[in-house]
Amino acid sequence: MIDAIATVSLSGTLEDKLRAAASAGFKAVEIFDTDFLASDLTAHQVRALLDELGLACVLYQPFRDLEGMPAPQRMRAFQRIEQKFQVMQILGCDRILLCTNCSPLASPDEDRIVADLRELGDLAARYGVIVGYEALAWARHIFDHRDAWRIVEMVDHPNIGILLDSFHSLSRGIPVESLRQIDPAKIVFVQLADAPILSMDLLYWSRHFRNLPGQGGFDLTGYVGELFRIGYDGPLSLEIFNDRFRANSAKMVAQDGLRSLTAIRDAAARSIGAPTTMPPPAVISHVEFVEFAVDEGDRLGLEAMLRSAGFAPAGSHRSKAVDLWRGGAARFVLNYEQEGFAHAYRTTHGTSICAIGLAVSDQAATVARARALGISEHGSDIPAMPALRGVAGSLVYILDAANTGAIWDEEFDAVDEGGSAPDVGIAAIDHLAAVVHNDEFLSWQLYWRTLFDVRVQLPQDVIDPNGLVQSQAIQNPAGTFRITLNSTDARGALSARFLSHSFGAGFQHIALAVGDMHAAAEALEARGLARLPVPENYQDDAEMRFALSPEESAAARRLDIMLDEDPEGGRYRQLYGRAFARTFFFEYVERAGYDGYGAPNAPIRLAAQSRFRPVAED
Ligand SMILES: O=C(O)c1ccc(O)c(O)c1
Ligand SMILES: [Mg+2]
Repeated sequence: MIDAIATVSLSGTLEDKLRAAASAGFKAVEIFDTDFLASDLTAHQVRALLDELGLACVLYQPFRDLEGMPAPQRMRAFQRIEQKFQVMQILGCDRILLCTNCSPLASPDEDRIVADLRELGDLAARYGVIVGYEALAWARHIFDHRDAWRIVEMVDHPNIGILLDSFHSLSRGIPVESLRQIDPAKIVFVQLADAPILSMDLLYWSRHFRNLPGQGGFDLTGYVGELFRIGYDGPLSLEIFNDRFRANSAKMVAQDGLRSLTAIRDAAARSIGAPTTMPPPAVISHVEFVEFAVDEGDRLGLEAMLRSAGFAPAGSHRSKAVDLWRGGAARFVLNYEQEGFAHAYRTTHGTSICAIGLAVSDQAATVARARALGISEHGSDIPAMPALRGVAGSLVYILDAANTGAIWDEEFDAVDEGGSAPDVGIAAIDHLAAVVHNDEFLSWQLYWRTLFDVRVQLPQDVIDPNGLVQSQAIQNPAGTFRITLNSTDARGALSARFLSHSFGAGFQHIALAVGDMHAAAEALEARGLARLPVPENYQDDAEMRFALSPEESAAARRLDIMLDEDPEGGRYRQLYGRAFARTFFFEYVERAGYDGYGAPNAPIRLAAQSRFRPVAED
């Protein structure tokens, strides 16, 4: 069982790439031809570095445009590949990738292709090399792994096998069951890449948008499951051409790479009922609480905002400067401590959300899976509530869903200050929206998608008046846990302003579920919540679009309620509060058979929020 990563997946020089792979824990790499050609290290020096780092070079790649070429080009290709074999001998590498021919000069004559590959096999045998023939999705004639396999069978040479790459197979929608036709002993190597589902030229899609298994939309579990089913137990290697990865920290991508391979091996084994080595993806019940690190100077302002938002004090910690506030079923923990984690977080980010508490169905298994995925733990003062590192240094506390009440009873003295303000009817925390750095957008997706049993919705492009924001929703199958991850390149967009204002990524917005939006909005009005105003233009349109009665439309206008509807008639009503100290804000949502997040309304909301942007920032 070898996990490998191609140097093309990582940023930096060849040496940077190899060091990053080794430091993440990889034992094997594919060396990309251009990375070697661009390096000023000799083959002997690269070999010495590989040995020093404990890395094996398990594939040299790619070699292009060899088979079916006219005479002069054919001869040059054979001479050139022989020189590669000599380099590979020094590198200690015995496998090379040959891409199916993309040249306009390539002949479609399969007899010639087969003859060339046989001759190549003889040459490779002299150097002890095995050639893996990889069907590129955009190749001239052989662009389907089924055709590459047919050719390899015809070639029937011990030094010529097939090389599979999930991108080329899945981007063309080739059924994974076709892998069953392949003799696993003839699979030289397997490269894995996921990708977002895009309608795009195959070459451009492949060279710029590939990502790690668990970051895109392909069924990698099905693909690797089929390989395991036919008995393939050779290397799984990440070959990720991605514009962001080229600019990112090589160390982060390599670490995420290892995590993604661990998770995909686990998922694939599970999918075919084979034994696994770690607990299954953790089942989340709900968000039990959100913790705010609060600066003492913000106390009065925050408390006033929380009261207007439907919350009231409900508990006082027995030994710490920590308060519990409740709004219906939603719990907020306000941490004023002058030491410890929340204090450190506040020192960097100011008053902000520093942690969330997740209720899961199997706490011990969740922590064990996190460990297996290399997710670091953070010491927790409360043994019943272990903590994992989350987005940008925030924490994710893991609670036992069957026993969450015990924490509140043991740690807090109850306070009953419900008061006489009308109840907003908050039924749950519906979702949390995090803003993350562009560089880390895929990394945080991987974190949530590998540790937990969650699904993703199609990524959304959200229009902020000052730029485009990419948003990815992640939710559990029951819809009782939902987060969105948001990132942008646009410096003036709200999420970018959040990043610079609060010195880093974090949760920016909490959506609270209510059963009846009109009743909730009336209660919030009575409590004096500062709402985000919704333009009349929007309401004029909504009245027609959703066939609102005059009463409904009047209420939506008066109470700043927005609406969305899905094709099945599911309805979403939403209302936004103004931000606290430009850092976080609340949303109230009513879902009636609706599974989305009101994406069509996001530009209206972002435009309204940008009208409150301080003049100094313009
Ligand atoms: O984009 C390419 O040319 C290319 C090269 C080598 C590969 O293994 C591959 O999958 C694509
Ligand atoms: Mg490939």
